[in-house]
Amino acid sequence: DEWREHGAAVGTRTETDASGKAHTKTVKKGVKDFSFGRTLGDGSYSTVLAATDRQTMKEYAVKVLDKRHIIKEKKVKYVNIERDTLNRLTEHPGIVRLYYTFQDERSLYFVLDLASGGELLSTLKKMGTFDVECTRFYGAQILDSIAYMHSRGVIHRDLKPENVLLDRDMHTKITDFGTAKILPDPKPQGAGNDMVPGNPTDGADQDRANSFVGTAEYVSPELLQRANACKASDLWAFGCIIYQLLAGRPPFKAANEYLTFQKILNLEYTFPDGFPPLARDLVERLLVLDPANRLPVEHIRNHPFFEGVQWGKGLWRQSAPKLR
Ligand SMILES: O=C(O)C[C@H](Cc1nc2cc(Cl)cc(Cl)c2[nH]1)c1ccc(Cl)cc1
Repeated sequence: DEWREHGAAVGTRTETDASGKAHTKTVKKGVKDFSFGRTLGDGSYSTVLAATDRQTMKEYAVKVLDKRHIIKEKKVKYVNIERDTLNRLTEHPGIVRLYYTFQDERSLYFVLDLASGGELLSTLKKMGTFDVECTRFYGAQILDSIAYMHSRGVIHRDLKPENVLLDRDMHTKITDFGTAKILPDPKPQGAGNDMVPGNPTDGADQDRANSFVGTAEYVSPELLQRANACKASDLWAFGCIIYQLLAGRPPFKAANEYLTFQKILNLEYTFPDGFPPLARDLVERLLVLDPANRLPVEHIRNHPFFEGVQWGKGLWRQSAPKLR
């Protein structure tokens, strides 16, 4: 009988004392409840290990962060943002699910979905490029997850093929919410491009919102011009991802970050010969400098490139197309 409370699922255990009286204790999962296996990945602030829950034998990915390092590098805020964001995004198949968080004297632990298919980027590198059918399927799943995130007032701010994982059925799971932005309530309606209002009190937060930019190749022009992230910033990155799946490389890539930023601000990119025309039209409506003029989610869903896609539950039940 487990229940979820603030993202930390707690269990209860009943013990009987010497006189045979039963005592029910509420226990939080801890390191001892898991047997750790191979390292799945190493980040600058975390290591992700495969782990099995000793009681249920279920497999998870456990992200372990060193407390001292987190504090020294002033990343405490990011860790708590990641936990709070993941606790908000619990009802969607396209988002990595957070089951438990706990800590011991040295580390912090996120117990997450195990996405055994690895990163979408690795699969793309193996294939070179995706065909239209695969791009449509993976693009639709990523868009569906972005729509859900935005409906829950979360902007990811660092969407890229490395942050799209694949599960055992080759379905997508978006991860890495440490740099996400949670929009202030009231719960935002629909897929508007509301800019993130910065009020004077959250100066530090405001500053953080400005100081953070995502990964060079996917960062939107507004973020480079020190505006705030907005939902449309994720749709810019989505446009870059669609382009990259079909072309095998991102639209804006130069010898260094500064030159990449210049290309973005000058909208300096071209389509390779043979780039599918419907996909080209969609990308051209997303890679727009003014975030207010970018295609919003609902219009992307209805774009001809996604003609025939079954949105909603069907999208997540169907089997992934064969990568060829
Ligand atoms: O148990 C919870 O959910 C709340 C704690 C909050 C929390 N305790 C912390 C201690 C340190 Cl040293 C650093 C951070 Cl970022 C800390 N965040 C926590 C524990 C683990 C993780 Cl991964 C996130 C937050």
